[in-house]
Amino acid sequence: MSELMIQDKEPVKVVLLGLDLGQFDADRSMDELSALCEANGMEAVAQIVQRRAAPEAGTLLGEGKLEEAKLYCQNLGAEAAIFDGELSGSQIRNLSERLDVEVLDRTMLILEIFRSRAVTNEGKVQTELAMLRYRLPRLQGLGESLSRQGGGGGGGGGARRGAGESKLEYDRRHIHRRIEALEQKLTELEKRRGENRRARQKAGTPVISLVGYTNVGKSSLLNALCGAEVMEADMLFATLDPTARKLTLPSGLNVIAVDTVGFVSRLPHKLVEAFKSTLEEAAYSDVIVKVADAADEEREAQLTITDQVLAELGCESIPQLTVYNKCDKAGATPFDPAVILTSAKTGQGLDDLLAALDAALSDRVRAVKLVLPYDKLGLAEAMRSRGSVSVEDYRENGVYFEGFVKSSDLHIYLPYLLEN
Ligand SMILES: Nc1nc2c(ncn2[C@@H]2O[C@H](COP(=O)(O)OP(=O)(O)OP(=O)(O)O)[C@@H](O)[C@H]2O)c(=O)[nH]1
Ligand SMILES: [Mg+2]
Repeated sequence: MSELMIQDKEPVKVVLLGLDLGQFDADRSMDELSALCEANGMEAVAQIVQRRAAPEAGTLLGEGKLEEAKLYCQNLGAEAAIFDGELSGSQIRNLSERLDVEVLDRTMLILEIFRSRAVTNEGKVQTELAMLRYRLPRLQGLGESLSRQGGGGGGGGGARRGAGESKLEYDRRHIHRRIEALEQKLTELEKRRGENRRARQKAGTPVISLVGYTNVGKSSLLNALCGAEVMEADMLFATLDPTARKLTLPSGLNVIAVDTVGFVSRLPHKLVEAFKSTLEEAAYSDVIVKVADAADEEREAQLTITDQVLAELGCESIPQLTVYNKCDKAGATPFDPAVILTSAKTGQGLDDLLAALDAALSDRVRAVKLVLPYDKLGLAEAMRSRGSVSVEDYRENGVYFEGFVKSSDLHIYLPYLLEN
């Protein structure tokens, strides 16, 4: 990976390059690119956006803009230029030749953030894999781009190269082998995670998952709801691995709340693919909470992206709630009354969200009051593990329980129910 992306140093100065073909909001995209740089320990010292009807062959940007960009790089001491989009190997080479600095693209930044933030084994393997797969077809351009940095980077370990094998061939072979090893490891890890999930399903505890665009406050909400710590940071992609936490709803029902990795606009499709497994948790949950930033004018557009990804994961039939978080920041904009307004910061609306979760789960679980005869106390254990118990009272004819059971388990308890 690039030497430029080392986190705990002075921020590396970079110049941002954009091409506005009128297909999306280029200004917003550049702001996001700038935030991506910051999250990568880089500082964007200049932005150059060219509006054109069509990209320039080979370099995307026209001659004049490239000249301008080169001057910026030289005068501001930038070590790299970052293009707001995907570049091919030859485009990387052409641009780095013209600008005389290392050239990276938006996807590489996102991948690097993913890689450096991944916590679990699976997250680490997935992110490295996605990065290698992205780099492989661009190796030549990247190699030449890196060598612009005064021969740094590279890191192929020339000594182990076979006779007559070029550095490029060596790197390719090495990456292919690494990819194979990682794929194998990932398969094993996925199998294990599937087993964990099945164990959780068997335990019967309902699962809710928080999904949405990056930085909308999913982790903060989870912290506010569960009162413990999940990493939260004003940085894109603070969460890269689903984090499961226990949450007790006002009804007394225990659920598992799962935090997921945030989406980003124009996330290349194959990236969504690569990180699906972290989002797959959503596909196995009983309720999905879609979180958006109340203060962000793009919130509806972001929710549309969220819906698309959820649809791709086959989540349409799962009950969903929509939450506008950060309502402490928002102006009095009109909104759909079905939307729940929350603030993880002030605590506003958290009760509404909890109540809505209870309501959404009410058809999956049933509140029960029952008396189990002393010879049926084994069922109490099942009730504790598969549902939840809020009141337990030892009486003459058995033990009185109040709590919840899964609707699908209700038949087991029917003979002992006191009321419905
Ligand atoms: N004003 C305000 N800020 C909030 C609120 N909730 C979260 N934030 C801030 O928003 C930033 C992002 O919060 P996170 O909880 O990390 O966001 P996330 O959705 O988990 O982001 P990813 O993990 O990147 O997907 C942090 O700086 C939070 O302090 C809120 O209700 N009000
Ligand atoms: Mg998070």
